Amino acid sequence: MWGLNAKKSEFSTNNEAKAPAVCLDNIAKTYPGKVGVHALQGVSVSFASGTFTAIMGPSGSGKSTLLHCAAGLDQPSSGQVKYGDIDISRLREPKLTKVRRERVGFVFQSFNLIESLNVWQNVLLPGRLAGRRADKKWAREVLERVGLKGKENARPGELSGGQQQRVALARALAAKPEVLFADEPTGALDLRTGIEVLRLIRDAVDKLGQTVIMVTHDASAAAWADQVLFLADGELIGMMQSPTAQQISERMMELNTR
Ligand SMILES: Nc1ncnc2c1ncn2[C@@H]1O[C@H](COP(=O)(O)OP(=O)(O)OP(=O)(O)O)[C@@H](O)[C@H]1O
Repeated sequence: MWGLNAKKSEFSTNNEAKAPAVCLDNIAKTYPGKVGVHALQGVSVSFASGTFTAIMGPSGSGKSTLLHCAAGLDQPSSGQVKYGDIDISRLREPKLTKVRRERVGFVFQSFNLIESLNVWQNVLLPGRLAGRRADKKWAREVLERVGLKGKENARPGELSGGQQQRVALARALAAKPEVLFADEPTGALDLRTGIEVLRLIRDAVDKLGQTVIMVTHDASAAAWADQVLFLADGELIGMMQSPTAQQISERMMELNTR
């Protein structure tokens, strides 16, 4: 069953057939300073393997912080982040990097492409770093589907922002990570390319069984997900399963006027 557990802010995207790929248990994140910022508090959620989850919420509600903590790029101040049996919030380098390389892909707003490598080399890099044999056929298909066929030899600096974002997505998907974290992956794209990118993410979930966790401000992008989680003031305050863009927009309007 999908749904909200009894404890406040404790959500599960599990159904009976699917084990969790990522579990956050009572995560809090406080940024130090004169007045400490409580970016996340009491967040418990598990993301079922082979599902697509969108995370939405007003600006400053903690979406990126949640994504960074879940991806092992930032450490929560308290609480656990588990990938299967591994508690990554307790791992130190180089073990943490190893787990990330083997299991996780990222598409962030800053694309982090390597300028000295061309598009093709950038796309194959994560698999190489993880010591996996490249599936070049899949990498070619991914590049074609994000509309970058013919750009394999270009350097990132020769591409537009939207094209660079698509290289970052192709790079993440080509490595077939178990879990893909995406922060606004369609933010810089025109409508048509954005839809193709979402279709590709959907296929990665439905055909390859990947787990995708995506932060977005766009209700129509979120409507491609299996479920949408809503954050406000650092707390998870709701979940919708298979909502329409209209339903998501209405919920966001409520949150923005809280
Ligand atoms: N490195 C940091 N140092 C101090 N405060 C931070 C830091 N990063 C984020 N914050 C604060 O934590 C809170 C949550 O930020 P976060 O970026 O996670 O929100 P968000 O929902 O992703 O916002 P947006 O939609 O605007 O990108 C905000 O109040 C933000 O100012």
